[in-house]
Amino acid sequence: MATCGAKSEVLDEKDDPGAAPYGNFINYYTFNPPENRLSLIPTTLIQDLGYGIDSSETILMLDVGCNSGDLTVALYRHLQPRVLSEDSTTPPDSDLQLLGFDLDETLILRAQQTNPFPQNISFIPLDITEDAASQTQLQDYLRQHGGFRFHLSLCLAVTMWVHLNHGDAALLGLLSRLASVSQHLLLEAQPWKCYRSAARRLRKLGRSDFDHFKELKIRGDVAEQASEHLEKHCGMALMQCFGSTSWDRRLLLFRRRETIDLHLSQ
Ligand SMILES: C[S@@+](CC[C@H](N)C(=O)[O-])C[C@H]1O[C@@H](n2cnc3c(N)ncnc32)[C@H](O)[C@@H]1O
Repeated sequence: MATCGAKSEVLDEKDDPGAAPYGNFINYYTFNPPENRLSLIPTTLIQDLGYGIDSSETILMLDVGCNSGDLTVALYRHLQPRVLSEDSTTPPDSDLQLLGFDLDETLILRAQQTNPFPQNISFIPLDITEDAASQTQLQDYLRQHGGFRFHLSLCLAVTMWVHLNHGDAALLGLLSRLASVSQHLLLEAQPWKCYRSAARRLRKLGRSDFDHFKELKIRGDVAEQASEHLEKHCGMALMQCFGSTSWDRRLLLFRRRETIDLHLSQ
């Protein structure tokens, strides 16, 4: 598997985000501004993946655990073929449609209220671990937009929260679910040291450890194990690593292996 260099993570006290059991921090983007990830993602990503060449094609994107939508909207602007300035509310020319969801309804309300492109970006409350509900809602969105899968799904800084709160099976289930609805998947899995910090922050508040923390069998290099699951069990192939954020997190891009690849590897 391709890997990329990692800088060590040193967080000052002022960067301490406080405790939020699902990572549903209300001020997440004040300590992890969108630029941290945007600077690693090429603006031409959609075209590089071979989409948007035929202008009549609708490109569908999914943002899992979008928090208050700041990164979602910034990415939407970032990936437009034509540059959209930060304060632009003019609808873009291209037909890029994006669905962002989060389990925190207050964050989603904020995302909806500040959404500059309601024609193109939708925000809905949804818990990805609720299998039936999430299956139905994602399929409904795809159907409404005439798609079978999302062209590009983003799962950024969410895996640890599903893993800590629901255990190993839920983490693998999340990856399998995303692989099944995505042509391409951009994954940022938190490294193990973040798990320890998250548990420590909750303990400081007098809360008990996350239910599954001590029993997790997937530990250590979580990104590596997530990649292995996607590649061995979900028909995905790692295409590229866009580098590491200053928080020592790799941004990994996967693509669905086409039938022809599957035959060749057998
Ligand atoms: C650390 S924030 C990351 C936000 C955004 N993806 C980013 O990278 O900027 C994690 C988000 O995942 C959401 N989340 C955690 N578990 C979830 C679940 N089971 N279903 C949907 N969202 C979830 C949290 O509410 C939180 O807003």
